[in-house]
Amino acid sequence: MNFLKGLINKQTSAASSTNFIAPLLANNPAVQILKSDLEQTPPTALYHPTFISPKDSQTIWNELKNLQKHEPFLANPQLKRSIFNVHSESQVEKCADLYFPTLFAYIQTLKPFFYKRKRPCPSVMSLSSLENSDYPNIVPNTIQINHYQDIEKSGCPLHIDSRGLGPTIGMLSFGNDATMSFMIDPPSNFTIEQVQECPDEFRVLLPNGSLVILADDIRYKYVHGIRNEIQKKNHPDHAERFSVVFWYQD
Ligand SMILES: O=C(O)CCC(=O)C(=O)O
Ligand SMILES: [Fe+2]
Repeated sequence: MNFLKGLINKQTSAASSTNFIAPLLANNPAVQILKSDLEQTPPTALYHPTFISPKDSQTIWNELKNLQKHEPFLANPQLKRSIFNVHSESQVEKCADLYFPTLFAYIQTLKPFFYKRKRPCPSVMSLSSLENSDYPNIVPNTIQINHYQDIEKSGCPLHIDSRGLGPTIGMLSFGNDATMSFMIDPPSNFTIEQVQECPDEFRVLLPNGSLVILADDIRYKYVHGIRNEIQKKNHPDHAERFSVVFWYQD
């Protein structure tokens, strides 16, 4: 199976790790840099399949389940997905204190990858240069929590996150594995069948505790989504998943 096509497996040697990734990620051999097909641009995505330990992932799962008990998730019955949004710095802090301190502690460690839209630097930067530059270091102030009741039946249509959400997207996954599809933004007159047969699609497995960060080209020129027809249950009895998506909005 042509799984993980399009990924460069950047096993982090001591020499490359400090240049490429945040110190938190530096010594973990599982770190991979997602490579776009745009050969002329530096990698603008980071993929870490084991970013959060199974123990902390379980703690965060419990935090999210508790959040779901107390706050309204907006249901989308067609997609069998429900969504909870947190829209400002003060709400993020409030929710983090009340419901998800462990989750937020992880999100805070990723601030080197978030920055304001008006930055005095080139429009395309690799995540490594972002991480090492003086411009970033902003804690995400917008969080969306997606709950998929059954990953084989629930989906997230292929899309590009709205530009207003800022240049970096962080995504954490909990529970059942999901497979995220990426493809160059297809022309608007493409039918869904044509889109689904797109030869340039590449897929990334998002297991429990995994992290993906998208910026610049892969964030703006590729669509991404969770196509329910290619998802697999991990366990016979349930196939539930949460994804936590976060941005910094000016
Ligand atoms: O569930 C996911 O992993 C992706 C969700 C997503 O792309 C979004 O909410 O914008
Ligand atoms: Fe998205």
